[in-house]
Amino acid sequence: MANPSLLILAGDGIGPEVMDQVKRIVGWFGDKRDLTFDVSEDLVGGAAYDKHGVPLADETMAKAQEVDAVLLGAVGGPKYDDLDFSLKPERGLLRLRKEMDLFANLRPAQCFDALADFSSLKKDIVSGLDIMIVRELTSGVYFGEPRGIHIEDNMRVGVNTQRYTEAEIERAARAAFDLARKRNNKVCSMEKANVMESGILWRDVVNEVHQADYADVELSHMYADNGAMQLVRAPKQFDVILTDNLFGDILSDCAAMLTGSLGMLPSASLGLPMANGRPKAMYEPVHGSAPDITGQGKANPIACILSFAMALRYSFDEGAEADRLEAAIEKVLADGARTADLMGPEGGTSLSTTEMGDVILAALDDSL
Ligand SMILES: NC(=O)C1=CN([C@@H]2O[C@H](COP(=O)(O)OP(=O)(O)OC[C@H]3O[C@@H](n4cnc5c(N)ncnc54)[C@H](O)[C@@H]3O)[C@@H](O)[C@H]2O)C=CC1
Ligand SMILES: CC(C)CC(=O)C(=O)O
Ligand SMILES: [Mg+2]
Repeated sequence: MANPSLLILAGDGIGPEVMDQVKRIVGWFGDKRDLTFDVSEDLVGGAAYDKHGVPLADETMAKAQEVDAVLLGAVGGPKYDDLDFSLKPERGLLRLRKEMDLFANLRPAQCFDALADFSSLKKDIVSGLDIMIVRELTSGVYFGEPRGIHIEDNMRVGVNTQRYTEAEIERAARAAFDLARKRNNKVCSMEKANVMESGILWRDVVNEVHQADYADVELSHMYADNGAMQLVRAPKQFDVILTDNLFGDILSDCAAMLTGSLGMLPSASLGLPMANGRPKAMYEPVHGSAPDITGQGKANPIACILSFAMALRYSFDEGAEADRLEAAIEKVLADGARTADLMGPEGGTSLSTTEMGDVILAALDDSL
């Protein structure tokens, strides 16, 4: 049988720095676990713009549609701030999500024991935290029409449209309920039904799907602003949080700080099953290209490495190998390995991006 295929799109800023460590880990699974991937690489974001004049070339898009999974680093940076909107690096990423129809974005926020002291919240509020945000990823205000900046009465007006169809809400809701059944069986759906019609529809459809097919799952609803507050006040009340594209983007960055750093949060973006039964899939850290630390060897590669662990679990049915990789990360953190973002105010010696890769590979060796 052919090896499973991966397309690596490292992108911009710290994207290539953290992805270098993922490549070493992908290689380790080939060498030591007989789990060999056919890996190809291409450009996305500013890197693609620099070479092709667009943030994602059509040939790259076509490759992404063909592989078993895409691993993406990050896109964007100040160099591209003044580009026309359609050429901005972020448009390349949005095109991948839209054209691969990756509607379910899974963003787990887990607090590793070793980092509980490091969170900006009190230890007892975050220790043992394990929540999953399911963010709708292909619709909502990031994609809705009309959009743009135009002139009205001699004044510039910026327009974006929040738009959801029933079908879009339903499939995201099903993804959340299915995941909840494998976890603690609770879903909290977040919108703003108090002020947005799309929020009223969201709540209605989630209730309908629940009553029809998932009555065994505990369902609650929360306005997203209260949800943000509750995430910081008492995050362990949640199991699965289901929410739209914009609220999910914001709430997941917020959840990142519960785990200690944005450099810790992975994600999986999943679509419909392909002919081989695997879902269309892209795996990427939640963080961006971090221009403030690019080129300094300071980036934490763990979010990107944990995203590959999600690929092992969700695309390749290698749950035990995903567990092995996550356990290796847990072990190095317990042993005190820290990149700069994980250093407390008391300071200490931090590891570089590559050194963090080294200790994770050593822990993987120890796991054999
Ligand atoms: N998925 C993606 O590719 C995303 C891209 N972006 C883009 O990234 C660029 C920078 O955006 P920002 O708002 O600054 O968000 P960011 O996530 O790049 O950085 C926010 C802060 O977190 C820190 N940080 C992020 N990842 C880290 C890591 N792995 N290790 C250590 N520290 C880390 C950064 O140094 C910075 O202080 C923008 O062009 C933005 O559009 C932003 C979010 C997601
Ligand atoms: C297109 C991305 C830059 C938006 C974002 O912040 C994210 O998806 O996390
Ligand atoms: Mg974001």
